[in-house]
Amino acid sequence: MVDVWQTAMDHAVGAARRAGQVCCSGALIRCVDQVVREALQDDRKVMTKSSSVDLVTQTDQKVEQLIIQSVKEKFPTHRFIGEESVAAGESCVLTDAPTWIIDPIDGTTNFVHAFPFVAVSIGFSVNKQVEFGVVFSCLEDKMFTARRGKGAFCDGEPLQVSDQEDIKQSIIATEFGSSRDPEAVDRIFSSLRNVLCIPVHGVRGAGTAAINMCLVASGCVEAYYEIGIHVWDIAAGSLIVSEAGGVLMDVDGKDGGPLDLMSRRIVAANSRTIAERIVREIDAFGPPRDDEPLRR
Ligand SMILES: O=P(O)(O)OC[C@@]1(O)O[C@H](CO)[C@@H](O)[C@@H]1O
Ligand SMILES: [Mg+2]
Ligand SMILES: [Mg+2]
Repeated sequence: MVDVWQTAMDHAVGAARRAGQVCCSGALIRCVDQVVREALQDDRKVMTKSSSVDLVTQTDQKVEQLIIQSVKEKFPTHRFIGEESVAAGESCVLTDAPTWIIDPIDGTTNFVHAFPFVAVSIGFSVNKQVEFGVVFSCLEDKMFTARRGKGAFCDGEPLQVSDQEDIKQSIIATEFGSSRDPEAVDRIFSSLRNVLCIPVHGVRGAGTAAINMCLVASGCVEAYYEIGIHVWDIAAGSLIVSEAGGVLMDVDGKDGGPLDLMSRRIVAANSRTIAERIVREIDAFGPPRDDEPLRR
């Protein structure tokens, strides 16, 4: 059978690597060279989006344009949902058309502070189903890939989630999000307290949803959950987790319900048992959906 999307996936891998080189040369410069750091002051101008802690840089915008232009040249009829294009007013609706879902830098706050976990995330969906996902963790120089039905890989090596079924023997990844509204922070902390006090071995967060999900797929943590993420944070990572043998769900009711890429809520875990336990422990609030027209 003809593998229709393989050319698109090969293009995504190349684009992610090139994009990663653009962000990571910047990030490494920030780590190592104070003089260059000052010289690049303008280029590193940090702007804000939905809140004073939702950061964006010119590199985010430049990298997104770089990826979109290169895809357009090769696949002129395909559509895009890109984080920075949506921030600039483009619509964020997932249709049945072939759609590239792009987070040019997942972990911009890390990038700005030279905290060394930054990823380029490219998901590709057709009929609202993710066909492939590419996450390039550029400072680690690790290329995570998955094709639907064909497994998940890191630099070509197959990935498999952890086989730990006991949440008390587990590490759970999560994040604090970018809202500093005290009520929202209380809800996040109350969920975190419940998870921590199960008790689990530990709670971690890389500062990027895409890398957190690759950590689940690699078996380094048993689960990742977060409320407040966006479709571009999770499109690629969600396929990498499921193709590594993991499960994905929303946070509704007792069993979470099926993952909805636009709902801004996710539990990604090595097993249904651990995922459902997390769903029972967390406060399932619902931020405005990504495809809600009036969310900005
Ligand atoms: O804006 P960015 O950097 O693309 O992404 C936002 C993000 O890094 O923030 C969350 C932390 O709350 C992560 O889970 C998510 O991936
Ligand atoms: Mg992101
Ligand atoms: Mg981003």
